[in-house]
Amino acid sequence: MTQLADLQQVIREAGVDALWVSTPANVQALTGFSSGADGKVLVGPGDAVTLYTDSRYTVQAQEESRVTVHIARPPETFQHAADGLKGLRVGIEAEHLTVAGLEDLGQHWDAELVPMRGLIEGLRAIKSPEEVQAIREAQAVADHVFAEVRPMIRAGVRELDVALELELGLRRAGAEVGFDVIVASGPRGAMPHGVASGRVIEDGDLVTIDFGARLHGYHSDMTRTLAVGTPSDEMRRVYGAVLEAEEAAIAAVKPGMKCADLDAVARGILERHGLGEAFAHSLGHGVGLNIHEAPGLRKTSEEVLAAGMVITIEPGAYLPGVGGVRIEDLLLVTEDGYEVLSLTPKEAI
Ligand SMILES: CSCC[C@H](N)C(=O)N1CCC[C@H]1C(=O)N[C@@H](C)C(=O)O
Repeated sequence: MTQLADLQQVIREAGVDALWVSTPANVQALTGFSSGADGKVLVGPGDAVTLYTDSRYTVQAQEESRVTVHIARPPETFQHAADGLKGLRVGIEAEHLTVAGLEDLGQHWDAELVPMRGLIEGLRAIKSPEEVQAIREAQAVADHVFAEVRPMIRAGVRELDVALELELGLRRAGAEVGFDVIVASGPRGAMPHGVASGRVIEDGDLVTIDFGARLHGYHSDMTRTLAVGTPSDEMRRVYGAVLEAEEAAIAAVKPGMKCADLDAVARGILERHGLGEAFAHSLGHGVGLNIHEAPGLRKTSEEVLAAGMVITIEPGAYLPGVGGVRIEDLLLVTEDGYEVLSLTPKEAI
């Protein structure tokens, strides 16, 4: 949960008098209100914090919100907020507010609208103990479901049916499906986001499975690549290289480590194996209310790891027309290094 006091300090440092929050995960982080459908927050001026939502969510907002709730629909929402904003500088979330949303605010507010990026996202990157617990529980559900479904992953079974069983398992355990389940077998493994298709798994395939639970609003994320029968020597070599990259990157996780440097650890190993071009995405990302959030573990990142961050380490190698491998773990960055939260074993290939 993002501390409002921290945000108020960040707002002051950013040189604005108030902040209009419209990104659903940021609204939830600040207030506890979990409906992504209609929730906006005005933080400031001063200590005032108001959640705006409409009358479909009156009861839910009363139950969930830690801040004052005002039930209204636009344009009344904007008119209500306008009263305290005359002549002030109000930050808006440049990465989320639409052009139409900006026009609406401009019409109703006699205030200077200041586009800002990543203010709340930066605070959200460090998880509270309660948030870590929610993610830990989400990952434990995913580990359990994976173990239940593992025996059915064999030749003759459709990718879709594997995905369906994973989804059912998550639902039965009281979790939601965190994102579209990726089951990419054989040549489809060359697609990093190869969501499950009707393809029937064949003997000799590698099968990449990437899925996560969402529990109490928080996500888990894990990928395993499994062998069905005996894969080709080439794909076994690729698997070994990706595993080496993953293990080296995990071992390098500690507070103070630059995210770009961590990406370079894995990328360097894959380059030495001739797979630099085949590593078609970033090394990992933060996980929380969103499946992808700060920090970004990529070449161009300027972020630095800190204790309390929950991140993925997920190098991969993708060979079009041949197949692919990805191995992903979910980690908590701790004061003295890391803790791996995803406990599903990696099978020998
Ligand atoms: C659609 S959610 C996918 C979750 C998955 N574990 C994941 O984050 N993946 C799969 C392969 C690449 C990676 C990803 O999407 N990374 C993003 C952050 C990137 O831009 O590299």
